[in-house]
Amino acid sequence: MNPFSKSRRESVGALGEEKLIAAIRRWLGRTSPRAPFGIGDDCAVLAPSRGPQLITVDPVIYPRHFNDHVPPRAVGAKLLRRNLSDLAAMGGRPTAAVLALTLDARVSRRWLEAFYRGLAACARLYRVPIVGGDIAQADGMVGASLTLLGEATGPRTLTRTGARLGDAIYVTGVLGGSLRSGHHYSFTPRLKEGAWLARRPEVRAMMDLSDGLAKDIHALTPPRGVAALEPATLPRRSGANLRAALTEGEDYELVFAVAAQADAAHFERAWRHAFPRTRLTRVGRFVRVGALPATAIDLADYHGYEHLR
Ligand SMILES: Nc1ncnc2c1ncn2[C@@H]1O[C@H](COP(=O)(O)OP(=O)(O)OP(=O)(O)O)[C@@H](O)[C@H]1O
Ligand SMILES: Cc1ncc(C[n+]2csc(CCOP(=O)(O)O)c2C)c(N)n1
Ligand SMILES: [Mg+2]
Repeated sequence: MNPFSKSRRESVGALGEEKLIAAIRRWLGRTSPRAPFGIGDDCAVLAPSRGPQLITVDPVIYPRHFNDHVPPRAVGAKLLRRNLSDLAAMGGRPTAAVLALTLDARVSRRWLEAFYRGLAACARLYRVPIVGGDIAQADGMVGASLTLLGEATGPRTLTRTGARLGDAIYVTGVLGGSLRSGHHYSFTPRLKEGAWLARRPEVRAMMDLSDGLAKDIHALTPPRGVAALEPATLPRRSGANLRAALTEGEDYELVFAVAAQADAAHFERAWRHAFPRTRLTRVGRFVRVGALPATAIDLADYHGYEHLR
């Protein structure tokens, strides 16, 4: 569905900011607590947290992250899922979210209602209260940015730093073909898997894959190291070739390093027991710069997704 309305009556401009906020409260229903704990005051008031908090922000912008082929309900769900994927990458769980809308006055009310109903359904599923937001007008824009707050699920928050030379590289799920298959809006963020991995001492570092493994893996690579990815092992979505799996992005899978000394067979058995339906693949290891095996992928030949280029 196209987010712009042909009829002025059906546009958000005919409603105005105040009535739109009242409508948004209705659309969100129980996912929005009462003020001052939810929508309605200058800030939302949150309960003190038990431990360290996590915070992340990501938008969906037309036509960068969705187009007319993506149902508006799915756009709302994608916005929350993208942020949940970042929380999953550190072994966290969500606690609250705020959402900033940037809209052209010609945006369709029907489109926006479906967007919010999709977001609300996803927020109920993952128990994320939507505690506030903002509306600003910008000609030609249809965008929403969600800030997600969370907390660690256990004693450890996994970061991108900590992998060492020799460590094995694992990915969850399959890669590539996200846009073509609709995975980019229908995926399930790996929250359970991320929480489980953060409790495993042999897992040294982790991140989620949004811009393509070829680009994102650099953030996990230890100093003086390089990722030796074995092309035959890469788990590809059906129809995706090696380049697609490495560069297309929006996989929203987890990539992580397992200590070289760890018992890999034991770790993989424990994974299969915990997540019998989530594919786990060892795709290579970190080696010293200059020691890349002849069979490994030369990452200089592949580029992931980069904004502003
Ligand atoms: N405009 C900005 N201002 C401040 N920090 C930023 C900005 N953009 C990105 N960062 C920070 O840079 C780091 C890397 O950001 P990046 O967006 O690449 O993360 P990512 O998880 O790979 O992306 P995404 O979740 O959007 O796919 C993060 O710590 C992020 O908070
Ligand atoms: C209509 C349309 N065109 C292209 C794409 C592909 N795409 C958009 S953003 C992105 C990288 C991650 O974004 P970010 O870095 O903002 O997290 C990718 C792979 C899409 N989903 N929809
Ligand atoms: Mg991320």
